[in-house]
Amino acid sequence: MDRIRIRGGSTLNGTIPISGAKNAALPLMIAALLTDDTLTLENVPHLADVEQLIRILGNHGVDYSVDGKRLNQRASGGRTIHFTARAIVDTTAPYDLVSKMRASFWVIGPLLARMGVAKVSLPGGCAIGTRPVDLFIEGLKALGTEIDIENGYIVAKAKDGLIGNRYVFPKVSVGATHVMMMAASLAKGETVLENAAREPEIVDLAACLNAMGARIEGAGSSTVTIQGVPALAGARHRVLPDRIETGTYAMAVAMTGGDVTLQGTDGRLLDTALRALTEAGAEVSEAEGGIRVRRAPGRLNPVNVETQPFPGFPTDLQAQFMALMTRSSGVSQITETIFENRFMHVQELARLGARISLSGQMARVEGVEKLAGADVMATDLRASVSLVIAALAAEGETTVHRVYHLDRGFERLEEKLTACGADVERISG
Ligand SMILES: CC(=O)N[C@H]1[C@@H](OP(=O)(O)OP(=O)(O)OC[C@H]2O[C@@H](n3ccc(=O)[nH]c3=O)[C@H](O)[C@@H]2O)O[C@H](CO)[C@@H](O)[C@@H]1O
Ligand SMILES: C=C(OP(=O)(O)O)C(=O)O
Repeated sequence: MDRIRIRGGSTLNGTIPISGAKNAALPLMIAALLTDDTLTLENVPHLADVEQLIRILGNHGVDYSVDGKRLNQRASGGRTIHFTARAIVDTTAPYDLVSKMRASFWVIGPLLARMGVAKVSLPGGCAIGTRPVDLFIEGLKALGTEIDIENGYIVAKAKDGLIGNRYVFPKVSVGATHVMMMAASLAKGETVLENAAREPEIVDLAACLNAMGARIEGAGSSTVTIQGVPALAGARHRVLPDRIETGTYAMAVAMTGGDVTLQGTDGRLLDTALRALTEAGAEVSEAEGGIRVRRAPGRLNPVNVETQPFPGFPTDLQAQFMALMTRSSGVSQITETIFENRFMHVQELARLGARISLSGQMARVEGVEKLAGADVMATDLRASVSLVIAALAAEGETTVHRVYHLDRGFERLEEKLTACGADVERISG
């Protein structure tokens, strides 16, 4: 199993290219199931989750090519991939594929919309909470689907096709909003989704679906209206920049001090997080084609944050911000409101010398003078990168174990950090 070894103490200086967003690429790839034509996606990141989804889509009959080549080569970021689902050969998404990644469950929407039937294993994904699928079930039922749960599978049938309806999400869900938009695009009549998620990845999916011939309005607001169409066509779409990767590297610079330009991203995708960073003492400014983050060495200001659906502070940056606050000059409070078990990084940060106490969904982080290197274990995707951020500022050497979590969502992390002066190396095996 690969590990990452980090010798802390260097500042970060230079340029980091930001990849296409994992959380946009995954639903966009799934949208390829909605048409027998080719969907071409540009700026697709090279990540374990993307490769896994390619396998899952292949099981349903989706063929792909990467700029004319197959995928089994070490490709760098920004790939263009063509996906074609000429025919759906299997409407079952089996346990062994779906259990590895939460987003793969989302194939339920397109399979049902195109084929009138889908059998999808209950999903897996990061162990950050119970992560039920009740909103998907209720939402798809509202579109006329019959749903049974059999032996760990959701069996969904809409024999006469999906029928548009009004559905009010009782809770904001990114995944359920993606699925309902995809399903409703091929339903008969109008669907109105209320209390929809407003994340930039929702807007990106809606733009791609519209380019394929869908009629979606309001994506990015809490009311999304979809006029169903009989069929969708192919399209070409560029995956939006990864706002979580952007925020992660911005926090790494704030942690170590230095001056880094994050290239190919857009600060408007993560306003709230960048505001928190500025409050903490980093200087964030627009740069040609990206953003620039600077910080003079020294302690950070303590800042309280609470995770919220977009446009609030993203839960996917909570662990990284906590790592940053371990070096503040006071006490900060970090409240997690989205997932009930997303504090697995706390005990690992403690191995590096962090002082954090938990009370329910709130972490109290008392900044310390110094962190010291240690062996630590990645427990989930964003938790693992929070350990990297802490290790960059720790004295001595840190080894992060189980970095397969990291590979799900960070493309060429060692390379990007090393290019800016960090001492980071991957140890294979
Ligand atoms: C691949 C991807 O894009 N993953 C992101 C997506 O996950 P994901 O789409 O799984 O997250 P959701 O927005 O659905 O989850 C938000 C909350 O709603 C709950 N819920 C969700 C569905 C449901 O049927 N019932 C229910 O109770 C969840 O348990 C959670 O407490 O949004 C999360 C919240 O921004 C991010 O942390 C993930 O990185
Ligand atoms: C939690 C995440 O991913 P997933 O929803 O795929 O588990 C994430 O991207 O931080």
